[in-house]
Amino acid sequence: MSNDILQRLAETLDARKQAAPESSYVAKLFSKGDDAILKKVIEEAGEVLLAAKDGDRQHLVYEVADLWFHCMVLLAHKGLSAADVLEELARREGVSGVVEKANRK
Ligand SMILES: N=c1c2ncn([C@@H]3O[C@H](COP(=O)(O)OP(=O)(O)OP(=O)(O)O)[C@@H](O)[C@H]3O)c2ncn1[C@@H]1O[C@H](COP(=O)(O)O)[C@@H](O)[C@H]1O
Repeated sequence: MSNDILQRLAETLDARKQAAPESSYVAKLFSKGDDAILKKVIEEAGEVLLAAKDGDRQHLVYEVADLWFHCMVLLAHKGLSAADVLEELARREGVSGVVEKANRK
C-alpha cells in the first residue's frame, strides 16, 4: 500500500484553489465553500452506509473512495491534508487507549 496517491491528490487539490470555478469539479466545489463541501461529505457517508448494507464489496470500495476524496477536499479547504490525518493515525499507533479516550470526548 502506498501513500503516493494521497500525496499526488493533495497536490492536485491545492492547485485547484487557484483554478477558475468552471474549470473543474474540485475548483467549483471550493468556490461554493464550507457548506457545499460538508454536504458532499455527509452525502457520501450516507452512500457508504447503503453500500455496506447491499453486500456488494466493490460498491463499498467505490463509495469509500468517494468519501475519502471529499474528506480530502474538506481538509484542503481548511489548509490541511491527508498527511495531517496520517500523522495523527501514526501518533495513535504508539499511544495505548488513545482511540477510547478520543471517543469519550
Ligand atoms: N478522486 C476524484 C473524485 N472522486 C469522485 N469525484 C467526483 O465527485 C462527484 C461525486 O459526486 P456524486 O457521486 O454525488 O455525483 P454527482 O451527482 O456528479 O455530484 P454532484 O454534482 O451532485 O456534486 C462526481 O462528480 C465525481 O466525478 C472525483 N473528482 C475528482 N477526483 C480527483 O480529483 C482530481 C481533480 O479533479 P477535477 O477538479 O475534476 O479536475 C482528479 O484528477 C481526480 O484525481
